[in-house]
Amino acid sequence: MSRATVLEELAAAALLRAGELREGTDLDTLYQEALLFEKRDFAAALGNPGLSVVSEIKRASPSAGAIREVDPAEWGGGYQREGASCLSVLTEPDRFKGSLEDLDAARNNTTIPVIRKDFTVDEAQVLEAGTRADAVLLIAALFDAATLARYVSLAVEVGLTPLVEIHDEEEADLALESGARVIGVNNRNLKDFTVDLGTFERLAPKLAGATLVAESGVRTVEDARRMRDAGADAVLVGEAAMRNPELVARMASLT
Ligand SMILES: O=C(O)c1ccccc1NCC(=O)[C@H](O)[C@H](O)COP(=O)(O)O
Repeated sequence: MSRATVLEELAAAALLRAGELREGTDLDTLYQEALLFEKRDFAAALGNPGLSVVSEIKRASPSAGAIREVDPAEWGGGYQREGASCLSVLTEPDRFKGSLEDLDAARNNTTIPVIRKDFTVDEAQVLEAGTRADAVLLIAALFDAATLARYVSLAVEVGLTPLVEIHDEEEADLALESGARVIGVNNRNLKDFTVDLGTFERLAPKLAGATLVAESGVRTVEDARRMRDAGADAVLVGEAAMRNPELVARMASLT
C-alpha cells in the first residue's frame, strides 16, 4: 500500500476539523456572518504598481520544522511597516503551529489585507475564512473542477478574494476554468518539498490575464527580482521573511 503524502495527510486532518466546525455551527449563520464581515481588498493590493510582497506568519512547516516563535500581532505590524502589501497567516495547527487566533491578532494590528492560509477542503471553511479574513487559499490539487469552481464562487459571493494555488499545467487549466482572478504558482512540490523557481517561470505564460503570485522558495532579493521578471505581480514569502523581516522592505522596493 502506498504512503499518503504530507498534503494528503494535511487535507485529511483538515476534513476532520471541518466536520467539527459543521457540528458546532450552522452553515446559514456562518454565511450571514461572512457576508457582514467587512473585507480589505486583497486582489487590489496585489495589483498595485511594483512588486507586491505577501509576508507570511509561519511558525513551523513540514519542510523546515520549527522556524520561529513570534507574537503574531507584533510580527504582522512589523511586516506592514517593512512595506508588505498583504499578510498570509497559517491557521493549520499541527504541522504549521498556526491558529485562527493568530489570524485575528495579526489582522487586528494591521490595516493591510490578510489571507487565511490553510488546507481548505469544505465550504464551511471557506465561510469561516469569510468571517475573519480578506482572502482564502484554495489548493487546486485538493479539488475536482466542479468543486473548485463552486468554492471560488462562494468565496467571491461573501467578499473574499480566492487565491487558487497551482503547481503544474493541469492545475493551471483547473484554475483558469474555475474563474479565479488571482492565481498562485507554488514553486514547492508539496509531495517531495523540492523547490524550483523555474516552476513559476514555466507556468506564468499560460496564465495571462490573472493576477499572479509566486509562492515558496523566494529567499533573496534576487529571487524576488527573478519572479518579477517572469511576470509575478507579487511574491509570497514565508520562511525567509520569518528569519529576516528586513528582506520584505528590500523586496517591496523593487519597482
Ligand atoms: O512549507 C511547507 O513545508 C509546506 C509543506 C506542505 C504543504 C504546504 C507547505 N507550505 C505552504 C506554503 O504555501 C508556504 O508556506 C508559502 O508558499 C511560503 O513558502 P516559503 O517562503 O518557502 O516559506
